[in-house]
Amino acid sequence: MEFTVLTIFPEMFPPFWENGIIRRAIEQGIISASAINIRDFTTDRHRTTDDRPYGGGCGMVMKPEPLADAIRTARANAPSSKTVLMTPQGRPFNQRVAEELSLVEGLIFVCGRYEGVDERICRHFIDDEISIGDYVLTGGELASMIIMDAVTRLRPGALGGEESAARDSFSENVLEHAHYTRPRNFEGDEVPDVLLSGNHREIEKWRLETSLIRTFLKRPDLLRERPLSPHEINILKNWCSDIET
Ligand SMILES: O=C(NCc1ccc(CNCc2ncc[nH]2)cc1)c1csc2nc[nH]c(=O)c12
Repeated sequence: MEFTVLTIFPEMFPPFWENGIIRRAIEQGIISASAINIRDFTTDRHRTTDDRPYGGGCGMVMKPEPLADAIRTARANAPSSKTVLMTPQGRPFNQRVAEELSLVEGLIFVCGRYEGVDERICRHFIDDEISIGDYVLTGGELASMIIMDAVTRLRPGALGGEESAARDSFSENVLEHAHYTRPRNFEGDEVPDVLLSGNHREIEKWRLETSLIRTFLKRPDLLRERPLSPHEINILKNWCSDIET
């Protein structure tokens, strides 16, 4: 999987690529990553990448020529890549989109600044438009890192053995159970006995129940995305009746 980022702030990216699972995935050849400075594709003395909007109004718009030349270069270097424009107007990013993107050969991220990019770029050079949420950022760079992060961990081999198992248990619609590690008693708060029992059936039962209950309490919206099984409904009923008594 090849990541290419088009940005006017390429220096934001090496620190992101030099740590943790991303760094290991690069070292193992699972992914490759590079940043292209859009400013290198300007032709004027001031290396201008933005200009005032036609129709007036505040803010600046990213010029189409430097972006088009940068995208052409990126595509020449990574031919079977999908060109993704990072924009507040894009389709909302989520785990399903991460899984979809993790299957392509390469991704070219166009990171806008200012008020956005010239519409001719959106019309003729972009394959997909993605937003990472309904809040306004100062640019698309952090959004592209979030996508690279979520997509990398889905690539085969990116997560070590134990982590990948953990990932498999992650089903989209429930929050994870509580996690504990040593010491057993931390400032007077003890780890639940069941987790020390070595009884894996009971431990799995406790983990499923606590996942369901904390999803019900913190993110009931997730539970509406798929029907609860009779067993799961029972767990919630028992828990509710326990708190009623
Ligand atoms: O480039 C990005 N943002 C920079 C930016 C900021 C403002 C405007 C112009 N105003 C738009 C607006 N919409 C609602 C209110 N104001 C355009 C572009 C960006 C890329 S992905 C993403 N995902 C979530 N949020 C984001 O901002 C982004």
